[in-house]
Amino acid sequence: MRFAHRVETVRAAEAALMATLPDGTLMARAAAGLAASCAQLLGGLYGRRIALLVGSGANGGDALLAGARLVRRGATVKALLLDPDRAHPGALAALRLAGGWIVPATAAQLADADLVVDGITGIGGRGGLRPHAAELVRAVRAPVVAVDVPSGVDADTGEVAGEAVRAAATVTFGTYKNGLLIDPGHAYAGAVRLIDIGLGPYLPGADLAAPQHADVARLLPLPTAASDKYGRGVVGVAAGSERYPGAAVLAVGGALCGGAGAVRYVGPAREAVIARWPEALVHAGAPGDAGRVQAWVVGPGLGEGAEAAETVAQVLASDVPVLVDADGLRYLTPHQIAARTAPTLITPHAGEAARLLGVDRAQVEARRLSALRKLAAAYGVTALLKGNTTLVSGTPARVNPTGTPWLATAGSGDVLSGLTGALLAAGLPPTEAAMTGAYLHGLAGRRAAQGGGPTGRVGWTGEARDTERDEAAAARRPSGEAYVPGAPITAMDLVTALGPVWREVSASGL
Ligand SMILES: NC(=O)C1=CN([C@@H]2O[C@H](COP(=O)(O)OP(=O)(O)OC[C@H]3O[C@@H](n4cnc5c(N)ncnc54)[C@H](O)[C@@H]3O)[C@@H](O)[C@H]2O)[C@@H](O)CC1
Ligand SMILES: Nc1ncnc2c1ncn2[C@@H]1O[C@H](COP(=O)(O)OP(=O)(O)O)[C@@H](O)[C@H]1O
Ligand SMILES: [K+]
Repeated sequence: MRFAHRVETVRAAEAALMATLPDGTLMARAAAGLAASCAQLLGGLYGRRIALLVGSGANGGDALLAGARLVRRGATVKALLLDPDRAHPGALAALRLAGGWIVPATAAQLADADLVVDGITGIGGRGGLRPHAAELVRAVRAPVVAVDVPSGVDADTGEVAGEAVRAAATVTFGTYKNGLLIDPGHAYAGAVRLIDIGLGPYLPGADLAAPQHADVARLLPLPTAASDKYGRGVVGVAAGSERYPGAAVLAVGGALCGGAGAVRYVGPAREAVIARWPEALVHAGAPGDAGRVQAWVVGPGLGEGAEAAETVAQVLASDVPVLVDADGLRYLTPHQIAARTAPTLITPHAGEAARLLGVDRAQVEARRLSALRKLAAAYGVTALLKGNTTLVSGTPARVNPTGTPWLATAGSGDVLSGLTGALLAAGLPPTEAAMTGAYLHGLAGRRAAQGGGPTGRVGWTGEARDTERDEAAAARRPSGEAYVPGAPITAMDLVTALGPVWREVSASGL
């Protein structure tokens, strides 16, 4: 797992650690990690030109102190002070002593830089960039390394209110910050590198966690010699309609290729389902009399109307875990859920989440973690909020690091529903099933698209969406090599990719 903490937690841990150390130790550790990362990104320092954007807090201090190290290793470093009277005095003196330049904070000073270090604000930043900083940032042409957090990104929420720095990479200290892992902030951070400054023993449980291969491998339900199809999990799928038969085919496919022992399909798309998946068990009646299942998926392509509402009501009346998606979300009430004895998982995208919360879609997209928590609390469910960084409620909340924007294709969510339903049927608790489903779904997208996305980042910054494996692979690439953009995929490609992805992840846990 990659764990992230809130700013107030980081500050408390930092205070506790600092009380045990000589003054300046933490900033020196942070600056050493930052300087080493800049050197690696540039592939050498001698004769390279580095510009520092320096704000009035300790974030600017980190940049100045790293600058001093970079000068000593042969780089030409100039500092642009946004607030000259308040720049960190000790760090400023260190840069001067090493031979760095203090220059006027004008756009012209950035023209010849090979690398720009963003030390404007870190965890103390409030709101977007102020006008002078925004003007300088707009003039930057070189790759940017953000110190701790890209300036203008809210470290706790990932919200970007106004303009913010778009970094090729972010070097963060002590622990990840929520805003580096959640969109929109995540998209501004580039590849994120964590520098250990000794905060670990002082940090309590995380606020947010991003799973990695090994975490997901531990959760994958592998069959044993004693397994039969019922023991592995039977998924009920109540999906599709005359109008949207394809959603049923995709959800059943996601469940079958996502590890279900068997799938019972209920609904009007029986012919289409059987034509594509002869192994499915189809039922002509209502969900209530379909026979025993270990989990239900209800909603994809269900359509609107009294029949759809009745289907959702019958599924929710069952005593097994239920995943509600898409059209099923129209018929959900907190009252129905309160009467349930088994877990309920909902999987809205931002538009559906906005409707459930009675707010604008833009509000959900700006503050995704807060929307997720409100959904879970208001409906008494586990919530998965889809998007470029899919979130799952729990303690800690989870954020999915895999995926590609190519996943934004019709029917892709139906596959996720079936896949996650299979994991629920196998007995995974809802938070783990949702996190595992999103992780495998994202990897399937990448595999099918044969690339991560149209991001074109450089050097160890590699992919837009990093797992530890991605970062290790990107670090081995020569600096400047752009990331593979990939190609369009269909939802059925995702279904086909689930088997190979499952194999890759489970093998990594052996
Ligand atoms: N907390 C920790 O564990 C450590 C913190 N360190 C560094 O210290 C940083 C936090 O330092 P500070 O608390 O001094 O805070 P920051 O340096 O993040 O920012 C505070 C300053 O920025 C100004 N400011 C706030 N919003 C602004 C905006 N939108 N535009 C322009 N200026 C704005 C404030 O007036 C204040 O002077 C961290 O992000 C990190 O870089 C490291 O040195 C090492 C350890
Ligand atoms: N820009 C994006 N980048 C990465 N993943 C995305 C993006 N947009 C959508 N996705 C993913 O694609 C899937 C789309 O699901 P959904 O919105 O329900 O579509 P549909 O109803 O067409 O199946 C979700 O898993 C979501 O997380
Ligand atoms: K910064």
